[in-house]
Amino acid sequence: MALDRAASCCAAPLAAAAAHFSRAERAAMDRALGAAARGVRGANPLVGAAVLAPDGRVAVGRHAGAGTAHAEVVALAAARARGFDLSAATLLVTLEPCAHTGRTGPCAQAILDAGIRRVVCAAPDPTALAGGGAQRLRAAGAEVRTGLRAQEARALNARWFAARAAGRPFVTAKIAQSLDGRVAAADGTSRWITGPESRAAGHAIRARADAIAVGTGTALADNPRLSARTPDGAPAAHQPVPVLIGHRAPAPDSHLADSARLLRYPSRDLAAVLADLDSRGIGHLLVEGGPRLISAFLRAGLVDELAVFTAPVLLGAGTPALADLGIATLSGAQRWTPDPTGERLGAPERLGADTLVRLQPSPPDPPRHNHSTAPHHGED
Ligand SMILES: NC(=O)C1=CN([C@@H]2O[C@H](COP(=O)(O)OP(=O)(O)OC[C@H]3O[C@@H](n4cnc5c(N)ncnc54)[C@H](OP(=O)(O)O)[C@@H]3O)[C@@H](O)[C@H]2O)C=CC1
Ligand SMILES: Nc1c(N[C@@H]2O[C@H](COP(=O)(O)O)[C@@H](O)[C@H]2O)[nH]c(=O)[nH]c1=O
Repeated sequence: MALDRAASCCAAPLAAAAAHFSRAERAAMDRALGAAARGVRGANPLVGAAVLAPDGRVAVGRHAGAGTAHAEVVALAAARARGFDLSAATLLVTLEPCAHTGRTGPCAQAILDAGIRRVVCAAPDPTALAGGGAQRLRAAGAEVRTGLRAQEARALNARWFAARAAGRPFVTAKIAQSLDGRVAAADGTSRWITGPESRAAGHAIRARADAIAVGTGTALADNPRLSARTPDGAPAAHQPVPVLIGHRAPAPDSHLADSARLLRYPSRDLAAVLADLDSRGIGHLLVEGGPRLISAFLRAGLVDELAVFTAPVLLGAGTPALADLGIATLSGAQRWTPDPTGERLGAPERLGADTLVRLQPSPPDPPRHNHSTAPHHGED
């Protein structure tokens, strides 16, 4: 329903507004997209904004993660700090400004309050909660054009949009493996395969996730705390909700059994688990393992981001990082591609002796056409 509403609100202006973007507006939107790409994935989409002054100067901002100021607000503050005349400026944003009050206020109102009269947004916001910003701006008399770099903006958040449309959290799966793809040695020992820098990066993901899930196999083997901690062991400011999935009960007196916040799902129905987490306001779920639970998520196409930490450690035997994915032949392989976002724009990260690769599902192959008659959805 939400998608229909947003699509109908923005589809017509998209077509009507085609080809009415100046070179300076295109360049400013590219800078907004570049800023968005350097954000962090999670409960919120990646969003960037740029304020284009009449003299051609550009002030850029991006959303730095859940709970922080939205991109428009950051860009407006940067423009104010540089003395831009906002009443004569154009705001370009990669996603339709929100119209709701969440952890921060509605951006559509912040834009109006700043005196901005002209807005260009790349992609509509398909979420029921946040959508409607373009309408609100127009109703207040602002000029709103949409569709500039729409494809790029949609591609940037394709998995996030898909998760929202399905009514489930954005799912990150984390694997900490040896060079030969094992997550535990033959005797079950697994602490630690990866080094301290990797583990600190893993805790940074925990600290921005709303919830962190393991299967009962991991709970029983590892007695994990599932807390987010700084490198010196202190608790991080934000703690994810621990989640346990599977029929078996955690051991009495284990960390998870003792946790008052534990959400326990004696189930293997991952879609139902995710729907319930969504209903509890969990926007970003980190699945830490183990292999059977992550593999079930992968088989169901429910992983939006894979964070794979690989240590230069050989085990030769032990627990493989993944269980059966139901793939019988190479043509059925799941293909993943580096996520070209974040501070390193998709480059692998060296963490001490380890390597971190962040991946997203490869988009399906485009349908083959005999003639190039596919309609062009670009802005010009
Ligand atoms: N290095 C690393 O990154 C990590 C390593 N590990 C290691 O992995 C090992 C444990 O792995 P593993 O045994 O695979 O444990 P898992 O944590 O994957 O738990 C498996 C259990 O998950 C439950 N489950 C819930 N939903 C599903 C589903 N849809 N499909 C299948 N199972 C589901 C089942 O529980 P039930 O039978 O109760 O219904 C199943 O037995 C340990 O040695 C641990 O140290 C674990 C995490 C991370
Ligand atoms: N072995 C292994 C990891 N294992 C993960 O960490 C969990 C323990 O969490 P906690 O009790 O909160 O410290 C464990 O159950 C498993 O999910 N993580 C890594 O970054 N590197 C590693 O080598």
